[in-house]
Amino acid sequence: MVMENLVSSWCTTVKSLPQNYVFPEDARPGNKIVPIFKNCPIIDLEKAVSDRNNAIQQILQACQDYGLFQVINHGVCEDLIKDTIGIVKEFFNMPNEDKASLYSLDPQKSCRLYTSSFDYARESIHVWRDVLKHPSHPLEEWVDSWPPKPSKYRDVVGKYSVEVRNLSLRILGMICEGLELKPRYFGDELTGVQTLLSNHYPPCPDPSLALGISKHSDPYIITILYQENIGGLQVMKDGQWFGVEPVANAFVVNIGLLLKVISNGKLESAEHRVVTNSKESRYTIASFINTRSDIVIEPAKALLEKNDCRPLYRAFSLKDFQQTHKEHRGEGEATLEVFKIEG
Ligand SMILES: O=C(O)CCC(=O)C(=O)O
Ligand SMILES: [Fe+2]
Repeated sequence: MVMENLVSSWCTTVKSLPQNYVFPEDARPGNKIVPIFKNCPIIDLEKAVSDRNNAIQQILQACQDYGLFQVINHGVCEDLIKDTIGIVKEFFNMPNEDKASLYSLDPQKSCRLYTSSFDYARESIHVWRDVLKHPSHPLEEWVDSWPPKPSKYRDVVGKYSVEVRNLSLRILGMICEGLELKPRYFGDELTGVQTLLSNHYPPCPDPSLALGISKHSDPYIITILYQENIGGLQVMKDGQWFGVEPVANAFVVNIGLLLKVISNGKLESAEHRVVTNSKESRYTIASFINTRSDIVIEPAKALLEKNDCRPLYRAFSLKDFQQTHKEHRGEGEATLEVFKIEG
């Protein structure tokens, strides 16, 4: 049965890393010690209530310097986060027969359980993770396609998706103000699609040779990631990898490639990857905010006018972007290069 491809189905039966999980030398983590990302901005959103301008400046600076930051006191209920990560763990740990109906190799299937990256059949090296992915907005439209088990999945994950959506829109509202765009610039066209992606990285026999996810930038607007208390996420800065330390009850916020384009390159999109560990399973929940599929993406005109600058990227459709991104195997900068205007 193909479901046996799931890393969690067979990883406890192997002592060494299978050859098709071994990354080439220039892409594997190796035994190098990766320093902690000590400068990772941690933004207290409670303080944004009394001093909004200061918080906006912090967010904007973090987006310009790194394309990644963490938020604390963000208003998403702690118990809800705990319940959600708990239910995600429960899901991945259910017997295979309870998950079989969701398993699919078809990237077009809206709610699916799969392993490695989106196209297992065509990739030469697999990454060490299992994934559950489904749309999560508008909730009523999608909730019936979500896993029926564990029995509380739809209820808990539904509440979580709504709260995380509100948080994303709040952060985007602050970015919007910081960029001096019109209020609610990030309206339904730019934020109408939301996807929830839960990752399970089982203990790996050789973390120096494998990756949980290879180097990429998220090809969306913004990502809100919960990584609980086990590290593994690394971010690239000035050609070096840094570990993004888990902070209790924090979310990691990533600027996506599309927001980099809309901001005409003012905001960075962080390149990141995930390394594995040999001791314990790591579970994370990523919420991606994406544009509607029918729109044209381009540097915000108001931003160009205000700053009297020329656009760095030409306008493109989401479909074109996704195709190009696939052709460049998820390499963010290479993808954006295609849409750059020579100048
Ligand atoms: O699991 C993580 O720490 C990061 C996940 C991620 O980068 C992604 O799903 O795009
Ligand atoms: Fe990512």
